[in-house]
Amino acid sequence: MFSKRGCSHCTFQNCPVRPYAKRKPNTKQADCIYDCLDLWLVKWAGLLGDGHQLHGISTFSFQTWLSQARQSKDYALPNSSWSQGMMDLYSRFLEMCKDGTWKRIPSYTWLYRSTQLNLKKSLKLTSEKERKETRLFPRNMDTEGVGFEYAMFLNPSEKRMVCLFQPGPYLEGHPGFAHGGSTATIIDSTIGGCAIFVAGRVMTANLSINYRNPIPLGSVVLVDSKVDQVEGRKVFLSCQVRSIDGQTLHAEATALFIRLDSTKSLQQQMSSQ
Ligand SMILES: CCCCCCCCCCCC(=O)SCCNC(=O)CCNC(=O)[C@H](O)C(C)(C)COP(=O)(O)OP(=O)(O)OC[C@H]1O[C@@H](n2cnc3c(N)ncnc32)[C@H](O)[C@@H]1OP(=O)(O)O
Repeated sequence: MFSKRGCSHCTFQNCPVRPYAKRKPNTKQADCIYDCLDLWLVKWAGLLGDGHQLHGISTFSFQTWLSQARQSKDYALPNSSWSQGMMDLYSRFLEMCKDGTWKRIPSYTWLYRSTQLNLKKSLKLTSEKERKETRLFPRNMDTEGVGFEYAMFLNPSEKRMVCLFQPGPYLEGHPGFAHGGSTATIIDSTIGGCAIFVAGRVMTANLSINYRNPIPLGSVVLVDSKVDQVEGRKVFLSCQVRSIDGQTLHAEATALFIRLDSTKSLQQQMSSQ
């Protein structure tokens, strides 16, 4: 479908945008692909409808390719929008991954890809076609830095999930501060991720948040969640959102998740692998 020579800058074998590729110094391969795609989209995709041909590449095929590329991109890797504070915290947790205590959780536009749970047999999953048209809510913006920039780390033995969160300008509520709904989203996602890894497929039944101090846009906060108790299908969790230095408590929350099926938890799966 696309040139097999690939992009000379990012070396991606099927990159359709080689002529427009401009690699920033030290840019990782995945970032370079998306820089290329942005350029390409701005230049052409907005001008052409489905089925038009461009240098022999139909935009329909391109959109399919783009959709697949987005689904396979790990959005929880550092990008140029991450502040030094975010990078430092990320490096600190990566360091703690070395002895296996913590695990970095990749992040895709489809939830169950991030969990790497083998749920296909037990779940009535959406079809590939439907999935191309849906996206995990906190991963709904492609432009780096404008929305939810986050990376999660799991500590299986402590049943704890932390999320490094840097809210961008499109999450504004009161001027200069993150909207409370975006804070609720990142809390729900972190707590939810924790519950999924411990208990399998769950849904939020209750989420109670106390907002203590507003979160400045562009700042970095640590969302720290843990499972407190599991009673049958009920998973009780709690969470705190703090500044990196730990001095400011931005929010605290408690939540109840209900397990939807008897799927083995990822923790069990991981230990049996
Ligand atoms: C890693 C990747 C990173 C990325 C991670 C990203 C993670 C994304 C996470 C997103 C999570 C969401 O947004 S989820 C979307 C928001 N949530 C929803 O839409 C859920 C809507 N609600 C429901 O579908 C349902 O009510 C359920 C599934 C929650 C429960 O229904 P059910 O399965 O029929 O269970 P049901 O019999 O009603 O209840 C079971 C038991 O729980 C109790 N129970 C049920 N609801 C409640 C409640 N709100 N408060 C107290 N208790 C409750 C019942 O009394 C009962 O207790 P007893 O009698 O047994 O004692």
